Amino acid sequence: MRVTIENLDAHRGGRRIVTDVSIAVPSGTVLGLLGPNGSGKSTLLRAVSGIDAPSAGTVRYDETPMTALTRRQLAQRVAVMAQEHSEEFEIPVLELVLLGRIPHGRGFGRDSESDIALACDALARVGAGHLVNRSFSALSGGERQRVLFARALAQDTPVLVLDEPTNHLDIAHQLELLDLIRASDRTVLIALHDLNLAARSCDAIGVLHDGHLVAHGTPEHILDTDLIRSVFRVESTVVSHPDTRQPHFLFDSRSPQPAGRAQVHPLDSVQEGTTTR
Ligand SMILES: Nc1ncnc2c1ncn2[C@@H]1O[C@H](COP(=O)(O)OP(=O)(O)OP(=O)(O)O)[C@@H](O)[C@H]1O
Repeated sequence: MRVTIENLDAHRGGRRIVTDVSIAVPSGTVLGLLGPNGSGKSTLLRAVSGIDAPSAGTVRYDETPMTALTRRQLAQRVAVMAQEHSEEFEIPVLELVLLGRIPHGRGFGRDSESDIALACDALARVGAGHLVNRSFSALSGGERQRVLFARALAQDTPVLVLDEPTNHLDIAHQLELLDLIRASDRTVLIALHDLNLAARSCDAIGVLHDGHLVAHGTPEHILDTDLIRSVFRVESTVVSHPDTRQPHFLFDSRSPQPAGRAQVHPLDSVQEGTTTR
């Protein structure tokens, strides 16, 4: 399913946070959103997934505007893994993952055997099968992230919106989660902070700076030392991975350059179905 964002503005706390963002995510591709703290990544993802209504602009799932979908129809299209979550309550892991099946259910009846099998399969895929009978509130940060990702997978939607899903994960679990995302064949919008993981795992990168989309394209095309300096104010050296040729950044120091919004790359588009890996 293709996700198209057109001229989107989003406000939070009475302030415009995201300004005039247009970006298309072709079906089955992974768009990584990068940007400094406070640049608007979460705000954009919340607007795209319908958690907060955009203040201007349109989001389409294939040809259908988000505004034409009921909550249930939207939840059948997009599963969200938010950055902050309030699931501190004592709920067994299996029940939490089964919440992902609600958009597909007929009401508040008993969970079907196939729903339970799907939930268990999702937990197994994220390496959390052994946690099935534990209480969510008693899990570590990384275990919680994996269970929440399992819930998103169990929702079985064509689109995943993931806000820093690798938080708290050790490097092996970060790679595992990103590889699962790649293998899922879904359309994915994912906010990440690790530029090297983003370059490795995303078909396209969108860079937000001060709420504006300042670069969009394949990692190889847009990620370079000028962009890193302009947007993140960090001096870096880029090397090419000896096997994959993907850009890999070595970070040197904070840049003395004063802050100012980058406008470093003309936006280019990523065609449906094309990947660079
Ligand atoms: N509920 C809110 N009320 C007021 N301002 C908010 C609210 N949520 C976010 N903001 C502000 O909006 C701006 C963008 O926040 P957002 O969380 O979208 O950034 P981000 O790029 O996801 O940041 P990070 O990398 O730190 O997670 C920040 O200045 C933040 O303080």
